[in-house]
Amino acid sequence: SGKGKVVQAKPRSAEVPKMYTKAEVALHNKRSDCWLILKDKIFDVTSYVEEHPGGDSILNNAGDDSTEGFYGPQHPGGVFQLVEDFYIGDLKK
Ligand code: HEM
Repeated sequence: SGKGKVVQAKPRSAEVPKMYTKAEVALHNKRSDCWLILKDKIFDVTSYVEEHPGGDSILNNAGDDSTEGFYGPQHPGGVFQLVEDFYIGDLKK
């Protein structure tokens, strides 16, 4: 009959983004621990700082919103794919 049947919810923990406040992101503002906010998503680019073809400019807004610079003309199209590797969560607003 289907009566009383338990509908198993799909586990969705992997799909739910971890949320970080701006204050939390701001703690990661240096070369050895660098998070960036790009369009309200959070990226831990620490391991990429030394690889960055644009040098230390990646640290200009470390621990803060780097959206404007990131979408500037200096970046080839491929970076928008590349940066996904560093995605760790979303900005809590
Ligand atoms: C995960 C990937 C990357 C991230 C998160 C990133 C981030 C940034 C940020 C935040 C800036 C500073 C923009 C500003 O404040 O005005 C910057 C500048 C720059 N980036 Fe990237 N970048 C990435 C990959 C790349 C790649 C692949 C290239 C080149 C092939 C590149 C070339 C540059 C150049 C030339 C600049 C300007 C340097 C300067 O003005 O001194 N970036 N990038």
